[in-house]
Order: sequence, then structure tokens, then C-alpha cells
Amino acid sequence: MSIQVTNLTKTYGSQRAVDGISFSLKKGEIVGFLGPNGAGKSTTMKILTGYLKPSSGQASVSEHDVVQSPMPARRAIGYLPEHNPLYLDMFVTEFLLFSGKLYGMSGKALQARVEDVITMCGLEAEKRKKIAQLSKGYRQRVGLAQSFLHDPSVLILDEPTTGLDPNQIQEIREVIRSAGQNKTVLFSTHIMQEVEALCDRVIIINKGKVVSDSTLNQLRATGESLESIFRNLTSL
Ligand SMILES: Nc1ncnc2c1ncn2[C@@H]1O[C@H](COP(=O)(O)OP(=O)(O)OP(=O)(O)O)[C@@H](O)[C@H]1O
Repeated sequence: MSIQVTNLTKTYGSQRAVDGISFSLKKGEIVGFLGPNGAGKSTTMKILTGYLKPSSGQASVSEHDVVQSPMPARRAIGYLPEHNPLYLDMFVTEFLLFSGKLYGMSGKALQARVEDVITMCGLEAEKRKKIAQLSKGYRQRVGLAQSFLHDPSVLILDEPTTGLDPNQIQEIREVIRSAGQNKTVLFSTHIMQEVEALCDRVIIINKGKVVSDSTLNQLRATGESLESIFRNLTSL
């Protein structure tokens, strides 16, 4: 399995933000991670990417346990965090070269890879600008470019299109679709059309628990819209 989560729990004080969830993603699957605000999506993603320790349970990425073998697990992952932290004073190319060095890349191979991700993410015309000068959509592209840099086998994208205009949403979706070929992708979103456009499967969580894990085809076969399935499962 590319991602395996087993009985994962994370408590903050007395609150169980993630409450015994289990799910897995096979290689090459693109899975939408849905849930209302505060359901535990970001917390789960932060555990998978090694930014938070679970309170109990296991998580592994590309067969590497995220607690026991954090470095190989992290190397297998490209992560776009929810608030896309970027160094605003850096130029786009400079930032990507810097990020590549953090992944242990260097020299001509790094330069060539940075040019590749700039092309993949449609950043050619912006690559000489400072990140502070970029629109929100282009900053998001820089965050995505950074997450793809080391050619990870798994992408974990936390609300990659939040706050973007409809054109940029469409463009970012295309970037995810093309970069996600041959990769396993877990992404969170509140946009149902996004799920319909990108996913094979949808995992819905509510109050820290998985309340649905189904393929899009299985959900379509119910005859209900994804929106109404979501509302029914998460309004409790
Ligand atoms: N560092 C923290 N300390 C205390 N509570 C936290 C912390 N981080 C998250 N929480 C709480 O854990 C719960 C789950 O939060 P999380 O950010 O994982 O939800 P989410 O599903 O990603 O929500 P959203 O869709 O709003 O981004 C929330 O109630 C949140 O307030």
C-alpha cells in the first residue's frame, strides 16, 4: 500500500481530533479526503507527513512507518500544507533551487528538475518574480512545484485550491491531474466538483471518524448527489 492508516488517534488535551481512523490507498489512486471544518483532515495529513506524532495507532507511507522511519517516509511524500508556507522574499527559481537542496538535490540535475516543475506548473512567465509579487493562484503553483520537486511517489495536498478563482481552480486541477499520473494522491477539499473531476475514491470523515470510504462510482450508483451524501453523513 502507498498509504496505510490503522486505528490512528490524535488527541489535543481532552479532544479526540482524530479518533481511531483506518484507511489505505493503493499505488496510483487519487483519493479525495472530505469532511466539515474541524473534522480532522489536516491533523491526519500532518501525521502522515511527520509534522505531528499520533497519540496511538499507525501510519505508513510507501511501507515506511511515519514514526519509526520518518526520513524514508518523508522522502516518499510531496506535501502541500493548508496555508502553503513560502519564503516571500525569495524569487521563484531561487526558492525552488533552495527547496531542492533541502531534499539533497544539487548541480545540473537540480537545475533541470526545477525547470521541469516550472513548466509543469505553468510558472514560466513568473519564475523571475519574487514570491511576494505573485497572485494567490501562482503562489499555490509554487507550493505545488515544491511538492513535486523530488519526484515523490505520494502527494498529500491539503486544500490545494482553497481561495482561488474559478479559472485558477481549473488550472491547478490540471496541474494536479498531470503531476498525479503514476502517483498516489490524497487531497482534501471542500469543493465537490473537484472530487468529481479528480478522484477515483472519496473518504469522508466527521468528528475524527471515517464515515464513508467508497469509489465515486459506488457513490454515483446511490442516485444521490455527492453534496447530499456529504450533508447526510456529516450533519450529525
Ligand atoms: N494544535 C492544535 N491544538 C489544539 N486543537 C487543535 C490543534 N490543531 C487542530 N486542533 C483541533 O482539532 C480538530 C481537527 O482540526 P483539523 O485542522 O485537523 O480539521 P480539518 O478537518 O482539517 O478542518 P478544516 O476543514 O477547517 O481545515 C479541530 O477541532 C481543531 O480545532
